[in-house]
Amino acid sequence: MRPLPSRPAVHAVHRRTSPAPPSIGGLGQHGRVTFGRTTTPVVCRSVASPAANQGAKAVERPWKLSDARLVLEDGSVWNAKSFGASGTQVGEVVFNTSLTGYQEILTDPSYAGQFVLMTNPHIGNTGVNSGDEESIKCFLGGLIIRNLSICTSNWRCTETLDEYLRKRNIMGIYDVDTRAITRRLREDGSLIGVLSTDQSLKDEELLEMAKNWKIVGVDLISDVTCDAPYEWVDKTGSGWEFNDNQSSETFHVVVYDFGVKHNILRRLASYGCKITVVPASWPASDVLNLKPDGVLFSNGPGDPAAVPYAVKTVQEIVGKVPVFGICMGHQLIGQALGGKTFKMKFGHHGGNHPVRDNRTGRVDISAQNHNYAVDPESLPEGVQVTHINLNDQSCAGLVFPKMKLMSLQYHPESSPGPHDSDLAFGEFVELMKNNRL
Ligand SMILES: NC(=O)CC[C@H](N)C(=O)O
Repeated sequence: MRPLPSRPAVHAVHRRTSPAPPSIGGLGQHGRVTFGRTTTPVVCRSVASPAANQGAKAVERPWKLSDARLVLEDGSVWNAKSFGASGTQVGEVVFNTSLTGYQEILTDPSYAGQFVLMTNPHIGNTGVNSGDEESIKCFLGGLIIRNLSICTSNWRCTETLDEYLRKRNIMGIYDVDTRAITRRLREDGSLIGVLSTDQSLKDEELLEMAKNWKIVGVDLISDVTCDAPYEWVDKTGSGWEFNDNQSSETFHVVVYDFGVKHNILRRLASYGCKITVVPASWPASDVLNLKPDGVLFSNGPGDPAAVPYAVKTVQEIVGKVPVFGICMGHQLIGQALGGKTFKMKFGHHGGNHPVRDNRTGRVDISAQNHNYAVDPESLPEGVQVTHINLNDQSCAGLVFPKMKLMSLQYHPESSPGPHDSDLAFGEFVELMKNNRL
């Protein structure tokens, strides 16, 4: 790996030691293969065809050559350059359309088992900082980007993205045609892939790994949840707070940690809640014994149908105290009510999804990250679909007044993303307040 120069802590411009690769538009190092079903030249090859870089190693070049491959389960091989950790890693490739917030995305536990491909072609320019972490570590499989910024410049920056990923043992690749991969995922749906910097592994071996790996039906929550209950007190920092309409009353909220993002906890704390976080497998009876004002079921990775223990817990709590489900929490509530969840073609990942609140007609631009959704037709009578994703009309939110229940398929805490839906935390506080009366 490239050694990096030592650098001051902030206001720093970090330069990587290798000169900038001729990245944008530089297709010269890639094979150009025309696939049967499209006439567009794509910058990848199929497993059977030789690597475009073969023989190039003998020539001294002032820029880094492709040293990594992404092999997708459809047999396509994408040459790329590595950053962060090296090795071999398997995961499901999803694309994220957020323009900013790569650090929050990297630390969102809901990406466990997935490679995040950023459609924004320029990543890394603000580096990383200690304040933008959404969990204690990166759980995702790896990061796929078009162009890695050659320098970082931001007053909060403490580290480059390359250093950060390397320390956390997360693989990254750049100089790969992210637009072509995104188009493929949009056409064919999410694909399993293998990232590798290991030249001793043949394309065929990586393809086998991709084909033999499964994410559907796997419990990923148990890998990301906390080990023991804890109290959370941090609010949104005063410099970042944007909403002063918060409750003067205090409500005790128990949060089920299915992979909770810290900004959910910060927003609840800012709304005046006292917060106890419990592990995913914590018994419902112990939670109810705490006599909380409300329970929040958090976001989390993977297939909601693969965690029946969590569905059972939700069933035991719903109807007894006000509840709020976010993303995975929303899907588990859907299942707990007897509804069905299904896997979407390529999911929703980004900070620019329009969502309409059917009760008011208000449209929010929302942050989203999910591959599964609740089938509204499968829900029992009395459950109302409150929110619709306007891109594909899928179910984005529910209420069940009889059960004092509300849930959203997207992320009112954003981080990253627009703050439009922050009001949902206020709605949850109202639900708890009305339950006290
Ligand atoms: N952000 C989340 O909670 C993701 C929910 C679920 N894992 C999905 O992909 O649909």
